Amino acid sequence: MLPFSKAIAELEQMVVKMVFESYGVEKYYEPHLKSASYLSRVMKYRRPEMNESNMGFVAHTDKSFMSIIHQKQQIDGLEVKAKDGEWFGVELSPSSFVVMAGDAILAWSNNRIHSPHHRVMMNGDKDRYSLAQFSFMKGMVKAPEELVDHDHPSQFKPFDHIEFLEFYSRPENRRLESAIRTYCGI
Ligand SMILES: O=C(O)CCC(=O)C(=O)O
Ligand SMILES: [Fe+2]
Repeated sequence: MLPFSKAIAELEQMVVKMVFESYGVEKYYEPHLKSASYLSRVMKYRRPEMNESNMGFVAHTDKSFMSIIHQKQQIDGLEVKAKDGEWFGVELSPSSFVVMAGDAILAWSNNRIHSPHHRVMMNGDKDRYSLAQFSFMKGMVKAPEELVDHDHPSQFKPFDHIEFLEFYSRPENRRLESAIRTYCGI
């Protein structure tokens, strides 16, 4: 792993550890870590030409467990949809990293951690560069039993993360409002 990717993976692991601790399920953190893998992607969003849409990346939820996003310079464009349906722009300083919950942590947390829709809108006249790192689990993702009880009945069946990615990669599933709910929601 490149040093920069390694540093971002460590940041992700720290956040995941804090999440596990906050739910009192830290005993699952080490096994989780062992089955985590990471994918990094650098994105260039070209500035829109005249009469071209300023949509850089259509609204979607990440299919990862968690994603870390970093943008070069201060060319903003990332927008996140709040639970009330309002979109808000994310202003990032050069040293900021965004932690985005993916669909796998939504299912893992038994619906406690929302994986928000987000998109990229290009508003200025400059190209935008960003770097995103996605974490995926090798094997099954399942909510810890501590997060399932009478008041919080199970909302997702255990699922294989890689098989879920295959499901999402099929053209007929790309536009689902929530691929994870269609795939393994109860
Ligand atoms: O470039 C960004 O700020 C976001 C990228 C993104 O949402 C993604 O790659 O899934
Ligand atoms: Fe995304």
